Amino acid sequence: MGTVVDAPAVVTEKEVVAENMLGDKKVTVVFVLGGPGSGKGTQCSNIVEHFGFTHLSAGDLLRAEIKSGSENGTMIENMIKEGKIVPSEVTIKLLQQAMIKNENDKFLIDGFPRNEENRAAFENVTKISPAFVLFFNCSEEEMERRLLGRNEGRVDDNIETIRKRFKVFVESSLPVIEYYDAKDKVKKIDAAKPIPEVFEDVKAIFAPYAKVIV
Ligand SMILES: Nc1ncnc2c1ncn2[C@@H]1O[C@H](COP(=O)(O)OP(=O)(O)O)[C@@H](O)[C@H]1O
Ligand SMILES: Nc1ccn([C@@H]2O[C@H](COP(=O)(O)OP(=O)(O)O)[C@@H](O)[C@H]2O)c(=O)n1
Ligand SMILES: [Mg+2]
Repeated sequence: MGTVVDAPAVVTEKEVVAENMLGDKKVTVVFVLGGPGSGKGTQCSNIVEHFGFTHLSAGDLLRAEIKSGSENGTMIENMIKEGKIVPSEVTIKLLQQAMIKNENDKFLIDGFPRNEENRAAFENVTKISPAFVLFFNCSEEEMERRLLGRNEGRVDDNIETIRKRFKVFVESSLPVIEYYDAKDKVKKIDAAKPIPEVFEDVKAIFAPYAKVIV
């Protein structure tokens, strides 16, 4: 009888996926969450200007995908009209492509993850965890007023779809915020205040990421 020798534990390079690596760059990701109309897009523009992040809005990427005539276009359009959340493989692919294409290593991911499926799939596929989660807290009454006045010609900014989006936010998106809160990763902002005042609070959070001016 021959001797049984344990096979050496071989770990191939493929099996080692380092955290927060995107190809050969290490990325910083901040998730920007909050109800529809809480001011995510508005504040992201300010953060880009002052702190050198790249803004990736999941909703904007999905709307661009519809416009591009992609095979998923009709499905995405129907989901958006109904205020439903598009399957994560579609959204994650768009986010990943956008991050790879961009030379920056600091990203604001706005409006994602919007449900547990989004969150778990992003973690599994990309191995990226957020540095923190910025949460814009605002009453439905105020968000409704803002959405009805947004005037961007969006198919989902009508009262019927807005009500559906609020329901999805409470049922599916708030649990994601609670998940990160339990990990002490949520930075909650009072988003009901005027835009400049909200940005003062945002600035305090992003101060460690200030661009170094030489
Ligand atoms: N703090 C604020 N006070 C009043 N109106 C705001 C505020 N922040 C954003 N808005 C307006 O509300 C609407 C929704 O803002 P937006 O940034 O698109 O929100 P979100 O991306 O969270 O849906 C826009 O018309 C925007 O100009
Ligand atoms: N992670 C995401 C983000 C948006 N969406 C869809 O896109 C719609 C608009 O998202 P958005 O982030 O642009 O909306 P706002 O919160 O900015 O008003 C959502 O209501 C969903 O139908 C999605 O399916 N999955
Ligand atoms: Mg938005």
